[in-house]
Amino acid sequence: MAGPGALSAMSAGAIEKLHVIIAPQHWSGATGISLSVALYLLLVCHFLFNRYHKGLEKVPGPFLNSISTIPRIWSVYRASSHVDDMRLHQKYGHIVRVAPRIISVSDTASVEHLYGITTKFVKSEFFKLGAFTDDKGEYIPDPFSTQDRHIHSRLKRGAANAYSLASLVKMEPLISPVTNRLLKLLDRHADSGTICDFGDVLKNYAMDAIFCISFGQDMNYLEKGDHIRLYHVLDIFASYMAIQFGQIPWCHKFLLKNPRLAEWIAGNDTSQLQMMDLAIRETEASFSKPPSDGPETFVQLLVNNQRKSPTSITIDEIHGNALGNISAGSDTTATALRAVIYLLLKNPTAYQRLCDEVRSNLELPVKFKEASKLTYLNACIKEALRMHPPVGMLLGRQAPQGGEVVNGFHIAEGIEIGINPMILHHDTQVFPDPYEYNPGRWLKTEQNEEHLKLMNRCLIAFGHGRHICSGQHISMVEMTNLIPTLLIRYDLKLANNGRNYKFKNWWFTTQTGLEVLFSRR
Ligand code: HEM
Repeated sequence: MAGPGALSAMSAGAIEKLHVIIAPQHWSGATGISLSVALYLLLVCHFLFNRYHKGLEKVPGPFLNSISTIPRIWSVYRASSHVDDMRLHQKYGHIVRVAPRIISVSDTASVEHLYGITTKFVKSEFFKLGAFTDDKGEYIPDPFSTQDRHIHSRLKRGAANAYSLASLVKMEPLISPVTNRLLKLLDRHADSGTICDFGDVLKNYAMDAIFCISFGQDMNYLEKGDHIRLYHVLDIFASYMAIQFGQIPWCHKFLLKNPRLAEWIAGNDTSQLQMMDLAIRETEASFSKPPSDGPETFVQLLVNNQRKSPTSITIDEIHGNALGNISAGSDTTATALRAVIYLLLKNPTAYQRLCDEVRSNLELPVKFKEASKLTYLNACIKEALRMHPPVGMLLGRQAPQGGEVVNGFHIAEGIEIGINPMILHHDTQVFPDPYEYNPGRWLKTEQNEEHLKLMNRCLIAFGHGRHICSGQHISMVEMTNLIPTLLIRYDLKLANNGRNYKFKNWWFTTQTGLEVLFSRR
């Protein structure tokens, strides 16, 4: 067998032969030139194919973006593609070709066209990465990842009552133990005068809360941190979804689709298995449990639906929905909560006005039913979702069979097109002075009724229409409950002389550096 010593034993002639085989300088000059020309021509053909693909050359945009995906990948990789895209929209107008096969739109009329209930556009391939598989590797359909309209409608119908506001208001007591644990933790910071990394705390709070709503029990992230390494998986997933899968989907089969590579990247991670195990156990327990007097969990409601109509939702789909809650509903809610708190603490007048409203109208423990009536609280939540939507890249759709005209341009079948909430939310026609934090813009007056309707239509932090976020009421109940709770119990101040927080935009606009000082009132 040839080992490392074998090379030294090779004859000088054999080495010379090997050298001839691998060394390019031994190619004849003519072969080298032909190869270079062929490569060059191939590249030119590729660029031309991209540029003129399906007649997209008429859609305005930078030349480089129309011939190659590289500028787009670079922009997304730097985690601030919304800034680049905003500049492109300012230069080219409401419709821009941001990559050879990706179109960004920013006009208000396209909201209904692309996302309305009767839209012909379907979700782009991008969402497929969010899919869960069972232990045999079979796809478990869930509303987030499926591109099939019939499956999507059935899944939405099968879980509609569990996601309804009425059910979630009943589930509110399920998150009380989590809120109490959070308050104990914040009391410790208040009593010791230490700075709290509130961004991290909110992430753990949102994780425990969504577990409690879904399963009636949580993993105690607030006290134990990321002990099942779920964040590790979700973080890999977020950047991969935005960069590799989102911009160069064909790479997927060589990357995370390869189970060995996926296993290597995720390390010895058991968080998915632990979550699946919990979902299976809770579903089974819900089948055997008699209905209790306490609030029903999300899984229990779905199990009841299955009992009443076995074809409405399968057991696997119950698991898919419950697991989807964890991945779609923890970081997004935490991001929204961070934005609400940060913007308030940066704007003392708004902070004081909200404190006055909640302190004179509510008492602990806060109930969603009362808190949701407070107009300034609602306005502060909407303004934070407008300025810092937790999803900050295109809500991608695929043009339907035969293509479709959008904003005066024919978009060929299969081309990805979408609106970025971050960009629409900064449209000066809809939101004058869009970079100003102004919760008051959401308050109703006699003069602004029509304009408010337009603003509400263009607030797409939760999406719009057919695929509007299933969990929006879960997040709204959590936010509407927690923010007044904090303001009633504490005075809050940004630490480090009000240092700004930072955020990365890899589809999810996750912030870091929200450091807060709490003092008891
Ligand atoms: C502030 C918090 C949240 C924000 C900003 C948010 C944002 C979004 C957005 C923008 C979409 C639409 C994607 C599209 O149209 O392409 C979406 C869809 C979805 N979200 Fe959320 N989300 C939040 C919380 C949650 C929670 C708590 C859950 C579940 C517990 C959840 C579950 C889902 C699901 C299942 C979908 C897919 C809906 C469909 O396609 O029909 N989200 N979310």
